[in-house]
Amino acid sequence: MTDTTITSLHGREILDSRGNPTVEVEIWLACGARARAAVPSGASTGVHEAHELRDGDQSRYRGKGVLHAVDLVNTEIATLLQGKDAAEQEEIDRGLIALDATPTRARLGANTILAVSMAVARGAAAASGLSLWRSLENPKGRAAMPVPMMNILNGGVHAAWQGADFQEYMIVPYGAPDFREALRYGSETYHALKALLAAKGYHTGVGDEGGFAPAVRSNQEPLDLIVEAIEAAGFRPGAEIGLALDPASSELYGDGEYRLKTEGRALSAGEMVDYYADLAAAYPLIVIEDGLAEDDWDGWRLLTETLGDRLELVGDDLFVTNVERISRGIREQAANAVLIKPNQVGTVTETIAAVDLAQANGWGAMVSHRSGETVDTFIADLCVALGTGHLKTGAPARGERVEKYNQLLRIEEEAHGCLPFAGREAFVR
Ligand SMILES: O=C(O)[C@@H](CO)OP(=O)(O)O
Ligand SMILES: [Mg+2]
Repeated sequence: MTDTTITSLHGREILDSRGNPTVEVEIWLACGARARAAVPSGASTGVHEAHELRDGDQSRYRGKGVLHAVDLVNTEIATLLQGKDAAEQEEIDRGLIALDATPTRARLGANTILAVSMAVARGAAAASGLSLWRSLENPKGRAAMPVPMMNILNGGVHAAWQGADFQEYMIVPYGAPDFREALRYGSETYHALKALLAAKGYHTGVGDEGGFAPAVRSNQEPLDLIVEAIEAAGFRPGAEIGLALDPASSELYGDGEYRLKTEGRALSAGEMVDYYADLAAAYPLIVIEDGLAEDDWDGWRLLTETLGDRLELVGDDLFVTNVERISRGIREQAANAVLIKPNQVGTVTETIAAVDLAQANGWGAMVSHRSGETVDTFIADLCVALGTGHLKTGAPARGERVEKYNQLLRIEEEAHGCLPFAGREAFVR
């Protein structure tokens, strides 16, 4: 038997893709296995997310930033985990949650806990000689290659509010025969979009997630540009490549209305639903994430009633990967899919529980990166293992985004054609 006892743990501060400090953790096991994990951080964070220990934090934990997180790993958490079995992920995660002892992970920080939890999962995989996705699959038999949701045009806070109010315009190559081809469809469309923007006199600088950030004049214009780019790249909009939106509308919301600065108007929830219905009628839209704000439950119910039979409606800020909020959403039929971000909740075990809950209720589960990323590829293995069918991890450009897609290429190769490609069926309708 391989000895998976944890012998030591080491935390360090590294930089994320925005140049901000973040947490990395390294782990050593008695059998000699060694593993490492690093955590990302969002910019359009939901108010209900678990608490992170970040630099510049304004809360009562102010001043307790990433160096404090690192210190916690190297002292309290190392003491807790030394001698524990890395193969017992749930027990370890329970121990971390108990050590934190706050409802929002405010004392240890969800980022601190997640880096440790992910390092433990990787350590256990390394000890068993299995790839991470196989080790996480823990023979449930649901593994599948995801459809990549590539964010090729950035707006909102990810583009310093210089263009579209909507934060993310994604292409979804669900008509490809496999993941490798899906990635090719996406990257060829990305290059076609760059050429098209340049030809129209737009600048081709990129936002936080690698998508272009042109100073468009409406939130609809990017959809026209992308459809044109898909055709210019030789693909069929709708048949081979669909579209997805993340307006990140909590960022647009205030005093009961949604402010579309680019269009110079403010809409009620009902008017936003009508706007989305018009877009869904005019474009091959398949997914809308965070179409309404994080506490606009009435708006969400109306959105789901109106478009839930045609589109996947994904709650990100609404659910924050939290099983209690997801359960409410299921009860109230407020959406039909959940965005899954491990750092919104803090441990691998809780992340898997959120996916299980969504899947058990026939809901979609869409694993996602954060806008501030590292080259860590944990989420690529996670979405394959859980068979979530789709992964959103930015543009097919910029190292920290591409590395996740490249990891999926490696997984597809390793599986020798044994993993089904999720395709269009992955999208709940
Ligand atoms: O809103 C989102 O879905 C994410 C990731 O794309 O952005 P952030 O990490 O800034 O919250
Ligand atoms: Mg979002």
